[in-house]
Amino acid sequence: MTNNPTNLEALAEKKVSRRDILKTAGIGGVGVILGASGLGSVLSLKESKASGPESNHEIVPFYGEYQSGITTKPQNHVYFVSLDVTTSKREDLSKLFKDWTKASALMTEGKAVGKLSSNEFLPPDDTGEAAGLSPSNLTITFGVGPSLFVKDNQDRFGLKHKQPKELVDLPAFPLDALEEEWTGGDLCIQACADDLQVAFHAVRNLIRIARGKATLRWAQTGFQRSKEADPKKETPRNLFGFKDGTVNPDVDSEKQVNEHIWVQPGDGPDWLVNGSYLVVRRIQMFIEVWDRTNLREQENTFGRYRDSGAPLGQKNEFDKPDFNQKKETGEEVIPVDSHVRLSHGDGTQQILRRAYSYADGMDLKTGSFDAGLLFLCFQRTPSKQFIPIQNRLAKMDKLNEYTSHRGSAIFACLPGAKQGGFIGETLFN
Ligand SMILES: C=CC1=C(C)c2cc3[nH]c(cc4nc(cc5[nH]c(cc1n2)c(C)c5CCC(=O)O)C(CCC(=O)O)=C4C)c(C)c3C=C
Ligand SMILES: [Fe+2]
Repeated sequence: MTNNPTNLEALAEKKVSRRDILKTAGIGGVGVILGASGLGSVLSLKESKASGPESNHEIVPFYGEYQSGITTKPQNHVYFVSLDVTTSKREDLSKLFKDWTKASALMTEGKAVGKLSSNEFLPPDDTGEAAGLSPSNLTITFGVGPSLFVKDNQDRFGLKHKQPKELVDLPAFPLDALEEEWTGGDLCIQACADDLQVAFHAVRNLIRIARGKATLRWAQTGFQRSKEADPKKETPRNLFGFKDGTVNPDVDSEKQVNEHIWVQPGDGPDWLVNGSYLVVRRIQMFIEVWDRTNLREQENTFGRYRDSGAPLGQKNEFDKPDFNQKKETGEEVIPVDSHVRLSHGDGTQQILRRAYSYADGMDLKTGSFDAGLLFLCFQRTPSKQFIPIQNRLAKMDKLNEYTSHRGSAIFACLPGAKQGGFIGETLFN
């Protein structure tokens, strides 16, 4: 097989592992091949789809029409940060995004952000803890929050006229127990990887690059069972022991991603076309209370069986729920206050859920675990997707007895960048 354009595009369309590249080119040294064959630029043309990583060592292309980390198949770990911008200069902001873009492209290829050890009289460019580690499917996704546009009635960067109508603080929902320390932010970075050290390294270096321009506001790590621990690659289970992530838009369907995930021309300002809105909720789960709850009650809470993940009344995980099915007593088989019935609604509002569990030691106020779900979801129009769904859930979801929403934020995730361009180009230029 030679490196003709068709083969290269086929590779770019698939996920490309280092081993694939080496096999295809028949020579050693990824850097050499990327440079010599032009594969790097082919990779940059298309964002990888969800079709799954075969190994944990692959490269997810950073450049593309869309940012990676949205329709990318979820990796084992997330390191999520929200930032406050401290500079008041717009040029600083666009410079920051240019520097972030270059650094991110390098790190997603498993490379350092600069020379590892060059001048003994200066701190090294790269912090070093990812040296020798594989790219681990690292994705880095950037978003901008409503407060970047207007804060305390100030048009901070002359961007007010570019603020999308959809990019406003979420309404207060019944039962919200939000804490300032987990809420809001001018910018966000979602780094996902199959290795936590790789994800942390990425965020750490980006924060370092932001020195003098932006600072950390809040940070949250998250995990799923690792792919190595689950050879059957089943739907991951959340900390309540239920399969979580069964029903989601099909990210391999162009129709579905355009309908539910990517911002389309005419939806709002042009700069966000091919971007997506991210809603983040830090939801504490009272796992000790749950563990004292009987199985029937647990299953009625979700409206699904714990073991199989099937909707109540059905056999298999991916069977369609029958919301009209009744018991002999006349009661609904899938209870009216169950999580799946309420979140499903009439089925027209769909969001791409990409949630991770978190376990942050203990809640000092109660002595219980501070554990739960870092709920991350992407969508085209929050006012027609997350907000109505969450309104229904907040009113009467049985799950509310076992959870508490402690943090919240909304961001517009920028469109992807071409090689030579930068993330945020459409907004800042
Ligand atoms: C507003 C959106 C949602 C929040 C907040 C939310 C919190 C939350 N969910 C679970 C566990 C499960 N959720 C499941 C399904 C499901 N959840 C939402 C939305 C929110 N969940 C949607 C849109 C759906 C799919 C509905 C459908 O059409 O069927 C499930 C069932 C399995 C699955 O499909 O993934 C579980 C389990 C927790 C634990 C939680 C907060 C801590
Ligand atoms: Fe849910």
